[in-house]
Amino acid sequence: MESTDFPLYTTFEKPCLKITRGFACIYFTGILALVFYRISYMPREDYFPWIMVFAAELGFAFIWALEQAFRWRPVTRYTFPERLSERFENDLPPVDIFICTADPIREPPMNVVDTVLSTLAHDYPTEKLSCYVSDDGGSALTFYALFEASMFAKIWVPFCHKYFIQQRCPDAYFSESDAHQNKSLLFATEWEKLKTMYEEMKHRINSTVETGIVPEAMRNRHDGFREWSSGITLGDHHSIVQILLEKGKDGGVYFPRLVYVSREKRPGCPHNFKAGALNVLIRVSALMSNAPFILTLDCDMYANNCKALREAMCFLMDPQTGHQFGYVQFPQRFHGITKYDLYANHLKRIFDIQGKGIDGAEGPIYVGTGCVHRRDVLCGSEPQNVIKASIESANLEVEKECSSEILNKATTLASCTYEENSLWGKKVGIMYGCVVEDVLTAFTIHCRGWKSAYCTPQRNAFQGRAPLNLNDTLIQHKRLTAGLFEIFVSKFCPFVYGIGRVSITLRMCYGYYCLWAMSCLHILSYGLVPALSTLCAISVFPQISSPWFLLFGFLSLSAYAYNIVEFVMAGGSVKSWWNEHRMWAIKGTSSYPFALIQGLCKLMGISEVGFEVTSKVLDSEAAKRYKEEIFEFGVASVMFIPPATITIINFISLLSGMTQFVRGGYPAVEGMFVQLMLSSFIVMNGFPILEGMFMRTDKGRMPTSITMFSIMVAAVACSVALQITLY
Ligand SMILES: O=c1ccn([C@@H]2O[C@H](COP(=O)(O)OP(=O)(O)O[C@H]3O[C@H](CO)[C@@H](O)[C@H](O)[C@H]3O)[C@@H](O)[C@H]2O)c(=O)[nH]1
Ligand SMILES: [Mn+2]
Repeated sequence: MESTDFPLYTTFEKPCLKITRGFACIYFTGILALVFYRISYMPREDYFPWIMVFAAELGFAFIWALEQAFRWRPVTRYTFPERLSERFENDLPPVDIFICTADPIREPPMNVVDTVLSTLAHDYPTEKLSCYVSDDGGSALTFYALFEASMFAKIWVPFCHKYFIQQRCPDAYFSESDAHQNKSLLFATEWEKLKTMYEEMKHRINSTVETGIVPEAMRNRHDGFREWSSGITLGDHHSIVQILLEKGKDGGVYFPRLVYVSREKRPGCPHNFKAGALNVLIRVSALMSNAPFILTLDCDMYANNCKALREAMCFLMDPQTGHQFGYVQFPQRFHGITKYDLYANHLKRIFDIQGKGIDGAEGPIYVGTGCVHRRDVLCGSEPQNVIKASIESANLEVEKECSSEILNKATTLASCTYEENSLWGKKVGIMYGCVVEDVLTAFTIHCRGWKSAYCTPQRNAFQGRAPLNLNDTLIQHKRLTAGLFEIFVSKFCPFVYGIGRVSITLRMCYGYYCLWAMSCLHILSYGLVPALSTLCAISVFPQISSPWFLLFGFLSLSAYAYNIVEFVMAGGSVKSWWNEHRMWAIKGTSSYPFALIQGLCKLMGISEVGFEVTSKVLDSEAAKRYKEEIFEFGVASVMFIPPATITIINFISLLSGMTQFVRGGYPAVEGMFVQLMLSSFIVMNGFPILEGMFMRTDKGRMPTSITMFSIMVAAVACSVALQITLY
């Protein structure tokens, strides 16, 4: 093999596949035995709870079966960036970077600035980078912050290149305590100067955001501020495209281009949330730089590894197989999360376990951020037949300076009528009609025959912020789940769409996620029915003395053991698994059912599913509790009611079990043993909820209204159950 033909990456299958597949077979036999038991031992009387529990078990079994798709062939990939440099250093392709922001309050402009700077300073030929920021908030504050960033970039970018800085997000870099130690005097002086400049800029931006008004003196420094002279409101404004940093050569250094885009918004004109924003950027960038590759980032995700783009190119430019990859996805990584990850926001299962599993099929799902696409792929092309975007101007000369004529054209491309009667959002660009535009887009890309690659460099490529309290986490997952449900009930439902075009494994993986909303049915049923049955002295599980008891023991314990081992092998701890499990239960009884209701409402045309932007800020007391890993309830959110109610009901059923034991001795509870175990487990796992309701006094405790309401619902549920059995 010529050295130029060496692959730029390799793929390893996870070892022990025989063991995991063998276990799956045994477990499957166990499930069949359970079905046999449930059917043949169905009671004559009081069979309703039995059927409910059976149905729930079938639900769990189905999800389990889908989950095997992730376990079938997990792979890990390694890249060779040195080979890439050797072969392609001078031919690295241009990349357009898209950054989305939507709200200067929930998404502080300073975060956007850090994200932008971290990418402008990327270790990649500077003249090949262009960065486009989409501001759906249409905010002068964000524009101002970016204007500051553009000036700071002129010093920051050369500094990073000159000293080969690894951490190119200034905020993260300057908080590294040892960055300037043991370095030359020259470096130390420059470092000091830059740090001061950065702190001053940060102070200016934050105080401007606080007052909400950009100072007159600043507004005179860039023509772009004039766009805001005619009173702009969030949902009603013209399109704004402004160039903040021109790609020119400045004192021997090239700068990447930085462009601010705020698309037109008009009342009554659907803007399709983030998908709409990205499609505008696809068009505007086609006009200005038209790079063949596009990196999408959220404003809360900075580049943590300055070689991330090179890592991605190792797949996309691989001489043998590169042409088949439509995109390269990096796992979403988060910083600032507490040690045991109280709210399971690392999404470890998704990104460290399932991500590798799906990579063994056609490849990972696009998750909206930290992903490098081929432009052609986003423009609807197929691997065999790469078509150009349907933008008349795409063939404009690329390197030319952005004249006012180009800017004018760009504002037209960002207008809200541009997409009327076009294929945008249907065949071209990011797909519309679903709040998880990313998953839907990924699925259609896979179905067009593209593969994708999962790139997991040692040093996290991109790092972002996760929600910092329970309510935000639940709302975020509600949106995600509702979006996935939208896919499930659309024509792109993975159980019916793409047959013959993608592997069954891949469709199972997508199907697994799309069923999150539905899975609340069996989670709720398992959380409620056995507990209520205990209360009514009805047994829905075998007695300890029965051999069938062993079957239940095997099915539950081995599934848990498998889960824990998988989690720990992916680098988690047992305690964070326990937290993850709790969050699974809470989401399953809160985010999922609410998402299901929302999804059904949309189906019936009652209401739309909205994109609620998650907040990335926290007050100081709450921040303290967060650090101590104490659950944050605080707000009176309906999201808390179902998990709180279920925990209370299980607690009551435990008490009732104990009373029955005291009154009737062991025989009275013999048939209830599994139910009591299950209830104890639910109460143990949900203990922070009970604590929040009955034992805490701080501001983060469960609001009294929610506690009262949950107690009421629990009381009603218990008495209804008792009434039914009495008659
Ligand atoms: O109308 C909108 C709404 C949102 N956004 C941007 O979308 C991004 C994601 O929003 P965020 O509130 O941070 O949601 P997350 O729950 O963090 O988003 C996850 O889920 C989304 C939907 O699947 C993906 O698009 C994201 O990349 C992924 O991080 C942010 O940069 C927003 O600025 C817009 O540009 N316009
Ligand atoms: Mn986010």
